[in-house]
Amino acid sequence: MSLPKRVVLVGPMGAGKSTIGRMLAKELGYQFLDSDRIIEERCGANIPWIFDVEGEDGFRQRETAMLDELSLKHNTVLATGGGAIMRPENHRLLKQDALVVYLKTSIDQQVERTRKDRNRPLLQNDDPEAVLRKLFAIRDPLYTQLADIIMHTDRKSPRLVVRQLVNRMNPKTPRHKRQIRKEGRNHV
Ligand SMILES: Nc1ncnc2c1ncn2[C@@H]1O[C@H](COP(=O)(O)OP(=O)(O)OP(=O)(O)O)[C@@H](O)[C@H]1O
Ligand SMILES: O=C(O)C1=C[C@@H](O)[C@@H](O)[C@H](O)C1
Ligand SMILES: [Mg+2]
Repeated sequence: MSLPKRVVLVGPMGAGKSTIGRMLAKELGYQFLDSDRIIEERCGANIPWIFDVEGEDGFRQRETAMLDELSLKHNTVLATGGGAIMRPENHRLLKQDALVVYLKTSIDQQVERTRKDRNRPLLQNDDPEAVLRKLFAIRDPLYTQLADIIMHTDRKSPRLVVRQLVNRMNPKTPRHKRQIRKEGRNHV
């Protein structure tokens, strides 16, 4: 099986899209793109500031424009924001030429992994767990519907998730042969 032109990671806050995306890109020899970070760079402001000044709707407009631009970039691994699946018009942009991977993660793990981070405006309130639970109820069916692969991440290190993903993309190739392919010798 040949590699997909793009790998697009979807899933809730704390699923590990950014962490795993960076490692997976390295493993595949692809460019890593993180839509949240690129939006921040372009805007010259962080996500909490964008939410404060432009509201969530302003952020979602920027996000759709970013997903449109990034949908054209091949040989990339894209870490999306947790809410990228919320606008129906984004679905085509996420799926274009892509293998879509849903990093499925329990609420407990989402809470644990986002606990100390202040960069997620939707969770800056008294009961982030209740918010994550509510978002999961709405979003889990959308992530599931879009996904080509559903990868569970609980009780797995990021390294193990990456290894399992690479195996799912190319199940018959032993690791040492994948390494040779990565190095450019395709006659294994
Ligand atoms: N499989 C894992 N096991 C343990 N910790 C993890 C795992 N994946 C990610 N983490 C940790 O969880 C935290 C959140 O991960 P990350 O920022 O990659 O999530 P995200 O899906 O990109 O979230 P967001 O949607 O908010 O951008 C990080 O501190 C990361 O190190
Ligand atoms: O789940 C969400 O709606 C969000 C997740 C983050 O990745 C950011 O895109 C932003 O904080 C909103
Ligand atoms: Mg992220």
